Amino acid sequence: MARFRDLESLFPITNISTVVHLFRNELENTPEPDIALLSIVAGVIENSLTSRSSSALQMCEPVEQNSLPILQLETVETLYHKFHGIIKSAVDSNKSKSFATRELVKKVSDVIWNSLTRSYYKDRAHLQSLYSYLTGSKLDCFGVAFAVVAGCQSLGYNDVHLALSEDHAWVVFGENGTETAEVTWHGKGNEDKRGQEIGKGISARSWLYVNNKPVVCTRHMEVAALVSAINPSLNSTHDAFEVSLLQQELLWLLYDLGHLKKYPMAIGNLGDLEEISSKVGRVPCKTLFEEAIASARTYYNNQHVYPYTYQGGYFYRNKLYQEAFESWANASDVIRLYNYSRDDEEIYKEFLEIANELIPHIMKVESSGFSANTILKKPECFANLLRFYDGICKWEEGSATPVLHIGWAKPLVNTISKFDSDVRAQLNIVCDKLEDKLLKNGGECDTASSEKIETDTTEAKEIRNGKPSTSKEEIDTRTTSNKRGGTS
Ligand SMILES: CC1(C)CN=C(N2CCN(c3ncnc4sc(CCF)cc34)CC2)S1
Repeated sequence: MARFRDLESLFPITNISTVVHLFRNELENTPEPDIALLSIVAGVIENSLTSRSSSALQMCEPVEQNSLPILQLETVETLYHKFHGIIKSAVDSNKSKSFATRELVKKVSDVIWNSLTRSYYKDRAHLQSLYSYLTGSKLDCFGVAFAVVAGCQSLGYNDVHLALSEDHAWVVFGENGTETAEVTWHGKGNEDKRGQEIGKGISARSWLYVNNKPVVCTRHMEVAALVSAINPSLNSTHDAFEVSLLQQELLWLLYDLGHLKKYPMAIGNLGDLEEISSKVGRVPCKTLFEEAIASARTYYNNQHVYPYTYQGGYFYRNKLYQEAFESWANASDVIRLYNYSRDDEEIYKEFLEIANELIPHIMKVESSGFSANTILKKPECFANLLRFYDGICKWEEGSATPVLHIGWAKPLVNTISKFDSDVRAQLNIVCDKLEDKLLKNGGECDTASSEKIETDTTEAKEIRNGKPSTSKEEIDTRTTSNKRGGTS
């Protein structure tokens, strides 16, 4: 294949900068990047550096002086032709239509699906790339969706693209790119919905489908997705340094080419890598977390939670607890708009960890008496704590599945009691029922409840704890800057 002839000059690959060069060449000098090729290259390198198995090492003989084991062109070529062969043989070759059909997409999904190992631990690391599929017949949930898109590209259907929520992946296709189809499974013990359209039922209101605001990838953003999915972990405590360095370099390449603009999670991933080991001359990780939030607010109507939990995690790790409370309250302002469903376990675990592990840890540290500028005396922090919990309560309201249980209450009571009573007394809680109701029901509101809410709101009952406070500290839990998920 001609493609490989012009790649010959780059091989054998022995260092990270040559891999970056190969990716740059695919991203800038081809009609469209070949995502199967790039997934195989990234997969071979990742697996040779993170697995102890000799087979992966046979793929590339390690040499002392280089940071990467040698990667031969024929290794990549063999795997590439194997993938092409699997797809081609299973789908009748004559590509009659210029756009994919649901049947075609389902057929490619079936080919991948039916060629996977019968049963394996689906959440294992390093199951996301075509290398894993071609050498181990194993893929994780994301990997199946990615392989379907790569399969369609290899058949010449350039309208099939990857659509990503914060915890699921599917495809869009057709003349206007507006057809959608499930192509992989989600979660444990759920019947897969492959072939079906996305989120028509109540699942449409679940966080899993981000209120129909998924990241719809271009070919270049699919490269960003495969790079984001690179997993440097060697084991539960260590990362393979060269793999995370390669991932960081490739994410900066994609960032500079503008392919992360509409991909908040990829910007967040880059922020995490920069926090660990920052590159000279690059924006600080704090800025990247802010850019991820700005991207979600600009392109996805602020319906994504993770940009705020990326930022909150950063503040927490760096002991910036007041800022962390603000980020987590902003994350909660997003989740309040959804109905909790059984498919939302991942984000449930995220909020549970913040409420029952991270915040209690902050309380312990702050009430140990050694913090000079303790947040326990800051009404803003107390207000953001309440906004955080209020969002979770709102999330539960109107959902078929409950969110909160007694396990949440103990840490909450414990946390609230740590704030000084005079701090708590300074809070001015303004009820904002109508907006919530409208936002949650996509703008509709049945007349009865809107009348009811109308009266409540017009009376604008201001609940002041105890005496009306006139202190300058009096703050409104809905300060204009962070109404509905703004950042401070
Ligand atoms: C703040 C956090 C807990 C840190 N890492 C997080 N993630 C790690 C990276 N993640 C991702 N990063 C890039 N792209 C994607 S697409 C997708 C849904 C399955 F296809 C997940 C995901 C998921 C979220 S969120």
